[in-house]
Amino acid sequence: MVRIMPSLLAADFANLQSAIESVPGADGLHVDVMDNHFVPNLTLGLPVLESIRAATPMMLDVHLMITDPDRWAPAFAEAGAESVTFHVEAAAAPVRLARELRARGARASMALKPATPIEPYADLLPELDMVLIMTVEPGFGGQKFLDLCLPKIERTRALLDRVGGDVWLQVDGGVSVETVERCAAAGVDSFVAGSSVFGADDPDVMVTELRRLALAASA
Ligand SMILES: O=C(CO)[C@H](O)[C@H](O)COP(=O)(O)O
Ligand SMILES: [Fe+2]
Repeated sequence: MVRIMPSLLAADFANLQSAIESVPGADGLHVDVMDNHFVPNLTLGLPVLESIRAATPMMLDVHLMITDPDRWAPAFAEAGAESVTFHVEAAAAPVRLARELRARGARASMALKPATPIEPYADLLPELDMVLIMTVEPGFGGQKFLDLCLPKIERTRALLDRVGGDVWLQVDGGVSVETVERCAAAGVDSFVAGSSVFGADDPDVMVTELRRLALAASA
């Protein structure tokens, strides 16, 4: 199973509706929330997420790059996001937070920056529905994929296989036709792609192409 989730960060924020409609074949829409504290960039918050929710039945995959996810993440679940990702570097109580997200009907997901190891968080995995391994430093779209993240992706895949269940493994940052196969071969099943999708002549064709390459390369 492979999921392709275009990141609206690379879309025209004045034309989100048409961006959403340009990727009908996607498995979900990735929404990047940045607070200019956890990362040096500012994007959108709850009101915009609520408008996106009202505009589409597609799965909403919210990626919170904010300093206080313990306080804010549950509200994104209540606003109708099917998946809410918090950064473990920012969460004060990740187990409690994951349980609060699940209690609100959302998938609970934990993100790691490129230099954050997975091993200290291995015991948290049964509390989660997805692990997001950042393959760029969070904050901006259009950055170059960091190959140094691949060993961590492989180690995370091995840990998830040991835990069992249906915990998704996602990558975000620099995912394109150049890099998607390496990620799939390392065990990734969920791919965020911003500039490669919305920078393509036909975003939906790119979604199909990324899925084809990932499926072919999946272990
Ligand atoms: O979380 C993010 C940045 O922090 C974005 O989701 C990510 O960068 C997607 O953009 P691109 O595919 O262009 O790298
Ligand atoms: Fe993201």
